[in-house]
Amino acid sequence: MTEPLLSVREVWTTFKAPRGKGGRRQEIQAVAGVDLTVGEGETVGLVGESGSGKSTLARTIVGLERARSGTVTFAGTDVTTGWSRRLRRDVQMVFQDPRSSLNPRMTVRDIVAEGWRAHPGLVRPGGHDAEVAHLLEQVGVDPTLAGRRPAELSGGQCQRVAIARALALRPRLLVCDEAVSALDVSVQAQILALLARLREELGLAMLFISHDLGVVRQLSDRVAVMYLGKIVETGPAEQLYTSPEHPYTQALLASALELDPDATPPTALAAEPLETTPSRSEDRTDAAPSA
Ligand SMILES: Nc1ncnc2c1ncn2[C@@H]1O[C@H](COP(=O)(O)OP(=O)(O)OP(=O)(O)O)[C@@H](O)[C@H]1O
Repeated sequence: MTEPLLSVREVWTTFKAPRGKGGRRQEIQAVAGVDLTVGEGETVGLVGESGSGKSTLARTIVGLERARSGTVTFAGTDVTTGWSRRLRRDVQMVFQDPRSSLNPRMTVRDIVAEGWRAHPGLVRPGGHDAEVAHLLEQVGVDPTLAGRRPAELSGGQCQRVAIARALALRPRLLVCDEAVSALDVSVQAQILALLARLREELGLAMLFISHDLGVVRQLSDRVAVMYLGKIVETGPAEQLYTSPEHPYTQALLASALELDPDATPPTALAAEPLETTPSRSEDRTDAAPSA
């Protein structure tokens, strides 16, 4: 059997809790002995309610938090205590709030190209602007917007720019942490369709984190359910949604349906309406005023 691209084994990540009444400091076990794999080109969804440890696990994988124990292996290399510059480029993150994850003072062009400063070999000499335009087209942003700043774009456009910035480094794995949660529902569908298309075109693997079960189902080959720092169930997406085994998964699915009784989570992705121009519906529903 081939090695998975990403392999997480028995990983624990803990934080010091604030001092309690007796002045004793307890530990928060945010990630408590997690095993997880993501294969080359595979999309693994990670679901769980707020506080279950999803973000901490993602941050531990990419090295933003230090695991107390366990191992993280990427492409056969142990990266638990640090990533080489070369491997680091292979894993990119897309965060929840597209506005705050982009530098408000930078133009779209500079944001997308930022990573090339550390990896100049990724872009042909003199090919910089053409490559930025290509990346913007790839994520459905009109390249004529390259001179704008984040405040002059809609939330959906900002998230597309954040995805273009990640793609500029030609990653093999994209870690999306609540990447569509801050967006209007119609824009969510567009970004999900974009991610699905990019995955097909580029053979990208994804770790797709969300508290929203419907969203995770749309994109994932496999789904892992996290509860109190542990993965309580993992399985192929359809199987997990139609016959969940763990009581927590069952409760999570039941409460999602209770919140929206008419919603059977969609199984097909909405068509991606726009390829190269900013979306009118984004402009209507999600636009920020021009600065
Ligand atoms: N830097 C930190 N210091 C102390 N505790 C933290 C820190 N980061 C996270 N935690 C705690 O770790 C636990 C897991 O948090 P985490 O953010 O990973 O969960 P989550 O499932 O991603 O939830 P959410 O979607 O709300 O962010 C929570 O109890 C949280 O309060």
